[in-house]
Amino acid sequence: MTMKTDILNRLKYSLGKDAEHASTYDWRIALSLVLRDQMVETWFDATRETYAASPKRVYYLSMEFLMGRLIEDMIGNLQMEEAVKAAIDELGLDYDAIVHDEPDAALGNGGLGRLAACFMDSLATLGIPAFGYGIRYEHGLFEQSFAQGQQVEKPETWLTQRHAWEFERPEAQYRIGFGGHVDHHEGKAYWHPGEVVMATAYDTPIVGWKGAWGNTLRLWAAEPSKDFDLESFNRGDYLAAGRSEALARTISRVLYPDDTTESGKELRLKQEYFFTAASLMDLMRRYLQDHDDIRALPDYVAIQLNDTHPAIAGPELVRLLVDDHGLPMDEAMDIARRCLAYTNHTLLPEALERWSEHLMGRILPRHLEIIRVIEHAHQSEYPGSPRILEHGDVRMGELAFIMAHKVNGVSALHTELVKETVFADLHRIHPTRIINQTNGITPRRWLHGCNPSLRRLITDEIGEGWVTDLEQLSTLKSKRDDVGFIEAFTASKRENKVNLSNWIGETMGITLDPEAMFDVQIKRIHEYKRQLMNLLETVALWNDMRDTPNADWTPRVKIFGGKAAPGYFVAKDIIRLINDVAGVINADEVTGDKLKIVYPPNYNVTMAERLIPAADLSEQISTAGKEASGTGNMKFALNGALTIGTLDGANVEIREHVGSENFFLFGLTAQEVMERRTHHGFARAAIEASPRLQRVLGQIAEGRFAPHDPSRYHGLVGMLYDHDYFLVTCDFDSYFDTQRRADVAYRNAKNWAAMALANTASMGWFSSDRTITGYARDIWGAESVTRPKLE
Ligand SMILES: CCc1ccc([C@H](C)CC(=O)N[C@@H]2O[C@H](CO)[C@@H](O)[C@H](O)[C@H]2O)cc1
Repeated sequence: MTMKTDILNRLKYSLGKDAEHASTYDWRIALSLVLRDQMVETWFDATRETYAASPKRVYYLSMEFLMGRLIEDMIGNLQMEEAVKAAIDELGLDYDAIVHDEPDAALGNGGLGRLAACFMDSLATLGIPAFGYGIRYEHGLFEQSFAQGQQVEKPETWLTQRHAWEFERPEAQYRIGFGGHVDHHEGKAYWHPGEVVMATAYDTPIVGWKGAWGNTLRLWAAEPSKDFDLESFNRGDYLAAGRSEALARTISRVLYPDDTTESGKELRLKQEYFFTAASLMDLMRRYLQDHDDIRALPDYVAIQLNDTHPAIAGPELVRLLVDDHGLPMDEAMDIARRCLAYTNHTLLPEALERWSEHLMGRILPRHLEIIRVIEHAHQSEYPGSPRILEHGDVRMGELAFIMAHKVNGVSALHTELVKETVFADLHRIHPTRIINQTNGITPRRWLHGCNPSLRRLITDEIGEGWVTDLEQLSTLKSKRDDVGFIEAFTASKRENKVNLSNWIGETMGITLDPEAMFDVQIKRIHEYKRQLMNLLETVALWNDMRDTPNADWTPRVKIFGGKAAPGYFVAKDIIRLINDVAGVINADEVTGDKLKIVYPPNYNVTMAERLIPAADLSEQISTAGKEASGTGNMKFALNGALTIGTLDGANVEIREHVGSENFFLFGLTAQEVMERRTHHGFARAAIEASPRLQRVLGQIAEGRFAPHDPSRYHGLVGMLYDHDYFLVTCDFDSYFDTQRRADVAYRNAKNWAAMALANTASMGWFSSDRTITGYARDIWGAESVTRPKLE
């Protein structure tokens, strides 16, 4: 049976459509179902092999999985691109339209969620038996649009259409309790929840490269525990009839859109407990299928907590071991600790979760009891050590740390800062517990998938081994003086820039010059990521261009992308300012095509796949010490963009790998940042010392970019003068000068291409395969069931 016939059969028998009446959506679903059929074989084989080998399994618990679109990933990993494109051609259809008809699975905010998705691809490609556990949100991250330059949020609706990749698992259903009270009889505790919801599993197969192995992403949906309230209905009280159902479904209704500030909302805590408890019950059931000694659990189960969001897993696992399996408390705590490990992704104080004891006691009374026991045990063993319970709060970072056998940071610099700041005291008590695992990205999506022209060039040159052994890219270093190769490399970038220019033209009606330097900053909008500093530099450049329009300027396109948390008003102000400045500069005849600002709304994984291959310059300009790692930085460098950045997060390691001569470094170091903050009035001093910055701030403050509302940005500018916590003022001049260095470098196309190639060729280490190999070796003690023993 050919691919074409398979698709037509699925169209007919699964969608009840014939080719004549089929929509793009129908064709896309039909194709997806055909691909899913292929995956199921691999998936079943892997599951069977796992049960046969009974190896250690990895369980990755995350509130977020930012998967994006899956169709091209499946086509790539199953090596079916040619066959699919041929069938689509034969059917006279548009491949690009079909694969882009799939909505992003936007079940995440940013870095943390996307990292989890990259990890799932690497776990499957490395053949490590693993489950990803999360929540099947009905609504993922909100859809962003702009109204008069201001961000507007609309509910995301990925599930209003058929989700082709998932399998509902009604047999995997668990009762999740909340509230109620705890009785104690003869030393045993009995929790009587006041409310119960059902957690139902939905499985998405995750197949690795070449379909060598398949793992499962199991997402939980909340459903009512009791049936429809017919009585109320018959009484005509329809709202009451639907109340318990609506309440239950609320738990998996929507992703919280905050990515740095903990909400402290009761529903968020219920979401965290809901998926964590369902996941632990599920993995425990699976374990007890093959094993009857609960004490051996740590030999077969490794649980990774993706930040503190699933940290309730510590007390929950102890509860299951003590209340359900009758183990003594201290033994239960020890077994739990040997299963659990915790990854910290941020140092921002406002992002460290703390739940009020009151709320915890009301929602999870038994868990609060157990947290007190954990606290008491740790205090008695280490008197004076940091407390979990403090000022009426339950500190989830301390709980996760104390209940984990390993804690890791996500870049070398971040891990050092974790040891020196947030967990300094606990580090002193447990000096070997904190280790580093620098983040990585999957080269399948972030090179093979999103950059076909570069993929082809590399594969033609060195074969396809790089896809699963990215360090092989380093052999390309020898090509820096190969004129032919450099030309092809440059042509690939240009092709991507032309494609992007066409897309921007079609979607935003803005014409871009592919010759210009494409300077891209795409990430969540946050003050520490300093999109504002990028914009101030842009206005300063604009001023200089207007002052001397006939000078030999390097044309530049500034591309911004990113969402602000709905309640983060400073970030929303920054978005508005970017759009207001874009409106003025893009209409300016004096600077014309020399400078353009583009801010496409609704930045997501699919847009990143469009923008990154077309970038010349990657903006990684966070205040040093604030960006735990960054992963966008890795994606840009892998796709041949040069980085302008600070010594922050993984920028430090990227610069070490690509060479300082191939990286535009600027700004204060993390140490210098801390030191500069001690200087009173450091911002005013910096502004006084920079006429260029003064001029720009003056223009913004007087309403140059909002003539109808001149005081619109008084707050934002005032904040820079008086509360420049992220030192935009102090790094501005060095940032501006470094941008001018980039201008000059870009004019030497041959040399720029050589530097870009050095980046691509040096990014092998930043594959998430290397990262996962590190977790498996240093934290989980897990092995691949298929591939040879991991090095
Ligand atoms: C409680 C609200 C909340 C939600 C999400 C988060 C995440 C930890 C924020 C996040 O995505 N952090 C990013 O994680 C990436 C993956 O490790 C890093 O590369 C980024 O530097 C870090 O900002 C914090 C607080």
